[in-house]
Amino acid sequence: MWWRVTSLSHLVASSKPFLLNQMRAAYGLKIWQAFSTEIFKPAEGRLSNPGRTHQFITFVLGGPGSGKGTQCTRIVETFGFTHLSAGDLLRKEITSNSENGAMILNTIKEGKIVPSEVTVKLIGKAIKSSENDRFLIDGFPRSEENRVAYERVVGTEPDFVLFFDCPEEEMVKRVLNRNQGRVDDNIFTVKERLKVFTALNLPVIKYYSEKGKLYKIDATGTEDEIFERVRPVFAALRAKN
Ligand SMILES: Nc1ncnc2c1ncn2[C@@H]1O[C@H](COP(=O)(O)OP(=O)(O)O)[C@@H](O)[C@H]1O
Ligand SMILES: O=c1ccn([C@@H]2O[C@H](COP(=O)(O)OP(=O)(O)O)[C@@H](O)[C@H]2O)c(=O)[nH]1
Ligand SMILES: [Mg+2]
Repeated sequence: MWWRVTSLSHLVASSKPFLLNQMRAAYGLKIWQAFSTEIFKPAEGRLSNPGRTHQFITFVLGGPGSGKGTQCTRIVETFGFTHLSAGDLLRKEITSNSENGAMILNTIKEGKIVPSEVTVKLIGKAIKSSENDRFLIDGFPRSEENRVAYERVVGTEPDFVLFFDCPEEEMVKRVLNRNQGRVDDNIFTVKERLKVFTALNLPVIKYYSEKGKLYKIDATGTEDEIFERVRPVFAALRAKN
């Protein structure tokens, strides 16, 4: 499959030859330095609050139940990012009786994707109202249309993209055991969500892989084991900035 990383480096899924060459030269611990030199440059953003020159944006992607939210919590605790879950922002809209609440609820129940303008607006508002300049945007963009809409509004690409790669069987098991009272945590919706993930979200992951921005994490094992795969990525970032 296109997102499988090369045997050279199990760390980065990238098709950028210069990046791979750098990693070849720097194989071992120095991979992190080479990698961070290329991609850990904070982007200028139109959403910046006055006085701020840039924000560091990480998209966190993966199928339903792959552990995005769980690992984001760990990253926040250790590295001081602000966690913006697109799903949580949408669920808040439902409970706050906003004009889009009913539409969002139906879309989530069906396992489909909420129109980009709604989600991008919520994410933009959350970024603007935060004092932080480092964000994990969890569960977005879910489609190429989402991605393009975000870039149009925000004016930048993310600095890098984490992808939690998890077998479908494991994702289904986790979702069905999630026990948070979510309307979409049932076998019918999760099956639909997996189809939507393959059809619409994998192309986004492929896009960032081809841009050399994708960082693939094996999302099997315990939460601790997975976080030990995530930790070096952010440790390298902290060392750099
Ligand atoms: N490594 C893991 N092993 C087993 N269960 C996990 C693991 N990581 C997360 N979970 C559990 O799986 C469910 C889905 O995790 P979550 O972080 O909500 O995933 P996502 O946000 O990708 O849907 C939650 O109940 C969570 O506690
Ligand atoms: O950018 C987004 C994020 C979420 N959703 C909707 O919200 C649901 C739940 O998303 P969430 O990220 O909370 O689910 P998770 O992957 O964490 O299980 C998705 O299936 C979609 O219906 C959406 O439409 N756009
Ligand atoms: Mg989640």
